[in-house]
Amino acid sequence: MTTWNREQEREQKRVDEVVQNLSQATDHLQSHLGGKKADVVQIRKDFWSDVTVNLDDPDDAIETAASIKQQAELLSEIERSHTSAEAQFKTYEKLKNSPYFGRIDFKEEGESEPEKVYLGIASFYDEETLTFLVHDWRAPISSLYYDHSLGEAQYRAPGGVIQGDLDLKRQFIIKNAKIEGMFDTGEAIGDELLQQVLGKQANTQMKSIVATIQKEQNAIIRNTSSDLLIVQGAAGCGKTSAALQRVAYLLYRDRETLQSQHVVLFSPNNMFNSYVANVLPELGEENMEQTTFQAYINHHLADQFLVETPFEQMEELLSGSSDSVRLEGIRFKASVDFLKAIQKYVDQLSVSGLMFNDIKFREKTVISAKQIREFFYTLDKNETVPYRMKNTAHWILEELKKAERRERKKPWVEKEIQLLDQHVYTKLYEQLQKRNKYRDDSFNDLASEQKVLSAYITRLAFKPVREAIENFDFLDMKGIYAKLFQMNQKGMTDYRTWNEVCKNTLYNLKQNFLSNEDATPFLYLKELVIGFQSNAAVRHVFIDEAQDFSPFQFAFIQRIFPRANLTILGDLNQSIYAHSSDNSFGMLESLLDKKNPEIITLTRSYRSTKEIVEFTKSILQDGGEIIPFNRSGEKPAVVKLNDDACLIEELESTVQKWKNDNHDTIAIICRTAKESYAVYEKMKTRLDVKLMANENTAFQKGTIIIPSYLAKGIEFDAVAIYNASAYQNERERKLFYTVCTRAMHELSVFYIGEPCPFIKEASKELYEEVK
Ligand SMILES: Nc1ncnc2c1ncn2[C@@H]1O[C@H](COP(=O)(O)OP(=O)(O)OP(=O)(O)O)[C@@H](O)[C@H]1O
Repeated sequence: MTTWNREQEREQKRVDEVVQNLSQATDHLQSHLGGKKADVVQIRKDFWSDVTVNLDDPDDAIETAASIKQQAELLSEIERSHTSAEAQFKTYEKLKNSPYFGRIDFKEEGESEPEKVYLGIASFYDEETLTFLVHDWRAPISSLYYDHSLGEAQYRAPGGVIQGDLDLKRQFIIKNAKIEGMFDTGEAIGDELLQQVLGKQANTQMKSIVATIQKEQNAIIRNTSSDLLIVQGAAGCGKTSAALQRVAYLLYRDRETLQSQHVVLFSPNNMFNSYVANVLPELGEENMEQTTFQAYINHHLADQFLVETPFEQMEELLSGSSDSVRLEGIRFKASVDFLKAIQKYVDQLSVSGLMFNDIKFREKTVISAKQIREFFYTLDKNETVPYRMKNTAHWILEELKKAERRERKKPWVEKEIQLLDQHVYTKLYEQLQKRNKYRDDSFNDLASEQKVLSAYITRLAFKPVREAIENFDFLDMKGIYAKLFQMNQKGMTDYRTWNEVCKNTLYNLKQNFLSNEDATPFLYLKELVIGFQSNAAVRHVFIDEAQDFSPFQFAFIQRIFPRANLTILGDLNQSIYAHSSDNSFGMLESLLDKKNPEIITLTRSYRSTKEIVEFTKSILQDGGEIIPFNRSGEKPAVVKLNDDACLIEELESTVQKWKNDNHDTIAIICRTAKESYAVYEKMKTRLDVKLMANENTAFQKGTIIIPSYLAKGIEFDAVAIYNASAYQNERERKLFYTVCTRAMHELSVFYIGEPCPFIKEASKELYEEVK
């Protein structure tokens, strides 16, 4: 037996011991959990028998309230402890299968023996020996594993920096409590394990990368010094992965104060949300709040407008039915210039120009727009617009109360009383009786009865009006926004184009259609006028695929979450929307006024084989910075076909071959949803294919047909680009790059006639030409 084999045996023995300890711990937890559950059930059952309810006099009532409070606290304490024991049980169950993935031997300065530290997804403490059998990968000492090669090393502990020597670094692949692979490495994280991990098949759920986090990724994950962390990184360099492990790290580090609901992730679409939803639970953490910017917009505007989604906008732009005016409009409406123009406009509105709607009840004006305007502008101009607007709403509500009282005597109220449902009548009576208004069994006092009923009827009838006022519907927001398009704007130097943009915008508003480019500025303006509905509880906001956010949207998010640190991750080479921030993320530092902003650039790409990365980076005009991870595969194929029928034929045989090669996730990426539908119709009789043309479809295994813009952020074992000839416009270079970079192991690009110019520019050595 070699020394290495003996070492492996020793390590397996340790795994066995740890797993045995874990089994004891889970047995213990299970009985404890059973007991806790029984306690909860019992307390719930006995809740009222264990409290003495006595409301005879005020002292007794206070005592009763205290007794209920005590009982409720006891119950919630037991429930809390049950939930945390349950979470620990689940984590230990995971550790039983694979207790750890790494080991480091670290000799602290001044110590004679190195400490052996085993790293897993969570820590496991042995009460008997009072030692950690497994250290959490997020513990301070664990950073040594990610950051250092053998030799001198140090890590930052709560009490200061600890110096020492790293004597050993070992990686394990453990499955079902058996060591399947074990490597010693001098590198920060050796390539061997990474090779194995990256060579595997893609999944419909993203995986955690804790065993193989790279040093530069670790710097993102553990960054706690900046309130604004910007990560620019090539396709496949692990931005999303780093973001998710960072959430897990923060939840661990600040576990006393930070809960998953204090962390929000903005992602590009719902499909992506479901793709990443498993990473944190896999690491034993609860998922953060996941959302999309569009969901926020819809929540606030979809009642009032038909709101265009970014995908609908994209589809229109790609189909070529939009003109250059729209493109100009999109760019301008997403720009800092327009943001500033809106801020300035609100300053002017503070003095004059706000527009209001008449408040009507039963088609008659109760409070006119003029009255509201006059009231608003009599308020102290030193106060902010939102503050005055809230005062105005308050005043309107008071005026409304008067109008409501006047209304009670009107004939329509009497009519409504006659029609009052018996059931409502009885309910009303019971309520009144409860309030001790009547002592007898009926509304025996006719006048009072009439009073109560008419008050009830008018209150009910005024309810929608009151709600509309609470919603600030008395503001003519459409009119206020429209006025912006009746003025000249700096930043739009071409007046003819600007006039066209104005004309189109006003037309859309009239139709109650809010185009995608108008939605954010419209809402921003509205919130500047009525006050932002901010959420101060959220402490960390992550924005993935941030290149698709406009400066406007960043400014917006900053306002909604005023206390949150921002982690912004994106790749400017994947800016696919017309409004995208394609220049640089640098402007964010001045736009978002945050402490210690930091920009980290990632250049090493892990997703795709070396051959695919070399090819895809040649699509870019400036892709030189991207470094592929050293994993080899076939060169991408660029396949020329005579017509669509041949293309479908060839596509079928390519996909079939990939299936035979056991690729589980195969994507046929089309340029648009329209094209995706057409290809699906042609392919569905030939192959088992699924159409994913809508962001609400869950990501599925097998062969899928998907439009370009929905494929962003996700990855597939093999990718076929359907008809690359269609990507002709220079604007679509980045879109083409984005779709090609979705491939992990295989990439085939099909075209009819002429390939797109970006392929023509690539060196022929980088791909296999098939004619
Ligand atoms: N350190 C790592 N260890 C193992 N796998 C990694 C590592 N970093 C990245 N990967 C893998 O590389 C692939 C790409 O990662 P990810 O999706 O996070 O990249 P990205 O930068 O967000 O990509 P894109 O911008 O193209 O959407 C994933 O399969 C991920 O698991």
